Amino acid sequence: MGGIEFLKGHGTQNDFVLLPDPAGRLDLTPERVAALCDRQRGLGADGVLRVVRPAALGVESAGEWFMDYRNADGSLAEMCGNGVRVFARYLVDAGLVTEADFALGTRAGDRRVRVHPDRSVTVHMGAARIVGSSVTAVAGREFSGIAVDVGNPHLVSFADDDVADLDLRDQPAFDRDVFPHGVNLEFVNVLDADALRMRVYERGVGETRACGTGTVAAVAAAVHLAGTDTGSSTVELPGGTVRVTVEHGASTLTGPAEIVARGELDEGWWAGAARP
Ligand SMILES: N[C@H](CCC[C@H](N)C(=O)O)C(=O)O
Repeated sequence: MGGIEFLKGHGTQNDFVLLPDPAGRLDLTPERVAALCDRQRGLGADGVLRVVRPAALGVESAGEWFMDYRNADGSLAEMCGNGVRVFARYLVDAGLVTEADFALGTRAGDRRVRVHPDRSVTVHMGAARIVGSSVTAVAGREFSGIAVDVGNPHLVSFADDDVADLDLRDQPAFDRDVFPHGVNLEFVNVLDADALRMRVYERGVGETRACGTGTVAAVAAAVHLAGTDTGSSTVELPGGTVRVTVEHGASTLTGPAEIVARGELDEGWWAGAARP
């Protein structure tokens, strides 16, 4: 068997290793995902996107391809908004899809994407549901947040002072009774009626430079606070800027998607990475 092909890509500097694996043959253990994402002993990434046929995983999808997303710690997540943009960019560049507008499968269900001529991508992200409220604490400072379900769990906290000053080196505290499977934590400044600034501490990763589902959660929470259920906003992140629209039961995320490199994993490294 030839070497194991990989690609490296990012969406607003939320970076991923892509593994083309149509038949789902790779034994993608949590240990191998964590090793691939390790920025010293592996390639380094916030997550892994396995490119696989839905049938190979035994799942139904209107799309020909399924995004098998894993967090950097090896854990599964239902959905990854920046990842879908990079995944769609890869499928078009590799000639694996011929349309610019197509559906693909994710653990949160099918998502439609449109790859634009300027190489940006729009993802139809589905409903962003306000599901309650809770609290979090960063370096001992408490925030109250709005819980939003974007297929994966989020807690969006609005801050008055600049979120750039928050110390997000450690996992902020959160209520495990409210979020038994963990939660992605967004910290947001409102810049204008249609502009937010955000930082994020991601479940299964840590602080990332961007989180696509997190930007949808942040705009949905801002729109909810404004007393309505439709709106749109740019969201400025450390890794770049995206545009989000939300309406009742639907949302879209538009932003850049880059493929950085392609290569082959060393067979010996891959074999050794399976072990904890
Ligand atoms: N860490 C997230 C998954 C990745 C989300 C993020 N990278 C995005 O772009 O949406 C979770 O465990 O739900």
